[in-house]
Parts: sequence; structure tokens; C-alpha cells
Amino acid sequence: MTFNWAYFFSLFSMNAFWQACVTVVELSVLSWLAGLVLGFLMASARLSGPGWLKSISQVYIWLFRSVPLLVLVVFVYNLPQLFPGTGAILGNAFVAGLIATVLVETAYMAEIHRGGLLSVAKGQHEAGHALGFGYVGIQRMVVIPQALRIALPSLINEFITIVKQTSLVSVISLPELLMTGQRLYAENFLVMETLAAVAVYYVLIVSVFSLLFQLVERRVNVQAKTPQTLADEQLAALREQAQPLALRQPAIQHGSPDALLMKDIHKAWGQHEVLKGVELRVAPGEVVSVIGPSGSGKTTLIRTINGLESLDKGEVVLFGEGFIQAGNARNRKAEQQGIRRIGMVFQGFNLFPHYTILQNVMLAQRYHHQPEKETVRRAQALWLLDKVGLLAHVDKYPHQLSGGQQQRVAIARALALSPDIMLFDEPTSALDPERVGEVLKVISELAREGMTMVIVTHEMDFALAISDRVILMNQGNIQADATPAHIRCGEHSPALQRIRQFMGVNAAEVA
Ligand SMILES: Nc1ncnc2c1ncn2[C@@H]1O[C@H](COP(=O)(O)OP(=O)(O)OP(=O)(O)O)[C@@H](O)[C@H]1O
Repeated sequence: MTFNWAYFFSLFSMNAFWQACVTVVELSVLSWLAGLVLGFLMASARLSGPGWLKSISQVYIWLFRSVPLLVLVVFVYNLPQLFPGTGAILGNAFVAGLIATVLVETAYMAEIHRGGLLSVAKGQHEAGHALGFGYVGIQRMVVIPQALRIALPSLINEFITIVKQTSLVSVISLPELLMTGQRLYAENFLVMETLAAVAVYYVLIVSVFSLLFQLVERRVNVQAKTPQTLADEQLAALREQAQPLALRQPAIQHGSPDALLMKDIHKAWGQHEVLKGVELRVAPGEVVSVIGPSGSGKTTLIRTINGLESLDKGEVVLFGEGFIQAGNARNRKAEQQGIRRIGMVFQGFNLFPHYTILQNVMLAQRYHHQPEKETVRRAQALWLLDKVGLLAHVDKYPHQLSGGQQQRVAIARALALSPDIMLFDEPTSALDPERVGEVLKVISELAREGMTMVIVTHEMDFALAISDRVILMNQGNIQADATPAHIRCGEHSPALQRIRQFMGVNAAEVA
């Protein structure tokens, strides 16, 4: 038996096959797009929906991943036998095939999306929260773009699987590629030649889409983007476009309310009481450093200030206005307004990796439309980047910067909404020793400019140099609260002794 090459090649000019290709592409693209969207909703419901929705999505995924597509296709196509009213829709083999494929793909893609969503670090959500973004804003600007990038290779793979699975729909006589071939070889018995041509058509479709997806992947892959440091002339030109952002100067008048007042703050993780009734006042323009042994509750305390941790008891008051109260139903609007007055810098930077550093700085301004004009937002962001010494790196992505540079971008980002208070949670702990100085310099400059700041730090010299007050925490309580002058002076009290001991202030320095 010989392979009939002439017949094989003739199949590529046959209209019926090209028509079948269109059917395969339409069915695949529609199933993939619908599965992509519905799968995302299903994954979101499973991860963060209310309990009943989680259960529904879990059952759905379990069920439709278990049922073979072939069975589902036949089942959906024959549903009109049970429900005659559905005949008008499901009697169409394309529609029945599409519905069955979407039902299965939604379940598969939900799991792919779930993997993507879970891979977005918690710090990314927290950075969005600290910039005053609502749930939808965090999802739209921070989580979904990253989750989709992570899931993209698997989602593309799923598309290829769908293309090949469309052959199963031939079982309900949809004239896709396999069905078209079957009809031909049933008449002429040239099975090998016909199936070889069918295979070539599939390879062709998959190849075209693989190329398209490669372009998409290349476009969204930030790791592959390598914008360079600006040359001096470019930098000078860009500096011309920068416009100062009026950073808030605290109005320090007699009788003006505290910038921050924390009343009887309690927080427990299970049985472990981490904060045991902390009371803290920070006056406008004051710099307060929080020090203490590991596990004493410093980070937990600072995270309760902007609602990153909920309170079990107590209240946070900003400039005399109630901001966060324990137990009350959360007033999200008031909370978000308060959060916008607070900038936060994290130990792990938490920059958004899919945006350039300029976009990182501008993101909060864009979200809050503050200021209104995009040109002004850009000009102010440029000024902030210049202020932290990074204007030359404006188009780079976070992965192209050193840790110290990333932390300085994080400071610029936190300043973009012109906050009244800045919170720093161990801003230099994740840095190489030689990078610590550049970050501390930026913070010191802010202190000189009168910014109200609460800084959790292990840098004792730095705390003594820039703080108005140093607070020692131990086992969830404030053990000592003293000015650097008091710490250095000869006065003796158990609290001062403890703080000196912890800070390693040499007894000889103390008169
Ligand atoms: N999400 C959490 N779940 C359970 N326990 C937690 C959680 N976060 C913090 N803790 C516990 O709370 C205690 C205080 O932690 P916290 O991070 O506030 O300490 P810290 O003083 O900042 O320590 P360090 O200087 O090491 O960062 C620790 O015992 C820690 O294990």
C-alpha cells in the first residue's frame, strides 16, 4: 500500500477543511475566553468569597474536573430530550459543544487562576492597602496583573489543549476537522492520507496561536525589559519637568491635637497576647522610634496604626478624629480616608514588580485622582524620585534596582499622597550593611523637614540621632519612653536604665 501524496496535498485546497479550521478556532477561542473569565471568578470565589460561595465553587471544580468532556458533550447535546425547551439552543452542535467545553474549562482554569492568585505575595496586598486602595483597586491594579502573568504559561497551555479537544465534539456531528476527515475517508478509504492532513491542520492552528501567545508573553514579561540608567543630559532634561510636591508641614500650635493617639491597644494571636494595652501619643512633627527585643510586638503595633492588623480592643485617633476602633463595624470609607493620611514603608519594600518605578510612585495618585491632572502627577512623581536620588532610574523596574534603591523608591511612593504621618517598619533590616546608610539619610532628611514619623528600628545610633522620643517595647508593653537627651543624661530611673542597656549606651557616656 502506498501513500497517495497527490491526494494528501489536494486536501489543503479543500474548502470544507478550511471551514472546519474556522470552526475549531472559533470554538477554541470562545471556550478559552469564557473559561478564562468564569474560571477567574470561580477562583476568586473559592479564595475570598463567603463560606457558601466557597463551597459552591469547590463542588463545581470537583464535579467538572471529574466528568470527561466527551460524556459532557453528549449529555449537553441530548438535554433537550429531558428539557424540550432547550432544544432551540442545544440542538445546535456548535452551541452544545461550546457549553460543554466552557463548563469543563471553567473548572480547570479556576485552578490555574487560583495558583496565580496565591502566588501574589501578601506584602503586595498590604502595600495596596497602605496606599488607601479598596479591595477592587488592589485586585485590579496589583493582584490580577501579577496573577495573570504568573498563570499565563499554564493558560496558554490550556488553549492548546482546548484546540485538540475540539475533535471530541465530532461525536455530536459538528463538522470540525476530525469529522470532516472522517466523512471523507468513509467514502474513499484513504484513512492515512486524510488523518495526516487533519493532523497538519491542527499543527498549523496550534503553531499560529503559539506564535501569537509568544508575542503576548514577551510583551508582558517585565524581566525581559531592561531600561537603562539615564545619561546626564537626559537626566537634566527630566529634572526640568519635575514639580515639587508640597509635603505637609505639621501645624504645631498650642493645644493642637496629637497627630497620633493610640488608646489601650490590645492584640492577640490566639492565646498569645502580643499587645497588652499600649498607650502612645505622637505630636505633630515628632519623630518616635520604637525599639525592643525580637517578638516584643513592635511590628504588630505599627501595623495596627493603619489597619493592617485589626484591634481586639482600643482605638486609634488621628489628629483628634476617630480613625480605627476595635469591635465596631468597620467604616471602610472613613478608614480609607485616614489611611491616605498615613504613608507606610515596609521592611521588604513591597514595590509592585510589574510597574516601573515611576509608575510605582504615581499609582496612588492615579487611583485617588490626587492631583487631578496626569501631567502634574507625573511631574510630582519625578520630583519625589529626584528627592530620593533615583531620577536617573525612572523607567527601570524594581528587579533592576538594589535593595537600598528599592527602599528609597518605596519611601517616594509612600510620600506621593503627601501624608501627615510616615510609618517605617524596620526599613533597613532587609538591606546589605553598605546600603543602610543611603536609606537612613533619606529618612533623616524627612525628619529635618518636620515630617511626623513612627519608626520601628534596630539601628540604635540612628534612633538616638533623629528621634524626639525613643520607645522601648517589651512583651507587648511600652517599658520606657524617653528623649535621646534623657537617655544620654545622668538621670537614673529603672526605665532609663533598661533603655540604655538595650541600646548599648555606654555607661561612661552617661554623666
Ligand atoms: N500573623 C501572625 N500570626 C500569629 N502570630 C503572629 C503574627 N504576627 C506576629 N505574631 C507574633 O506576635 C509576636 C510579635 O511579633 P512582632 O512581629 O510584632 O514582633 P517584633 O517586635 O516586631 O519582632 P522583630 O523585631 O523580630 O520583628 C511574635 O511572637 C510573633 O510570632
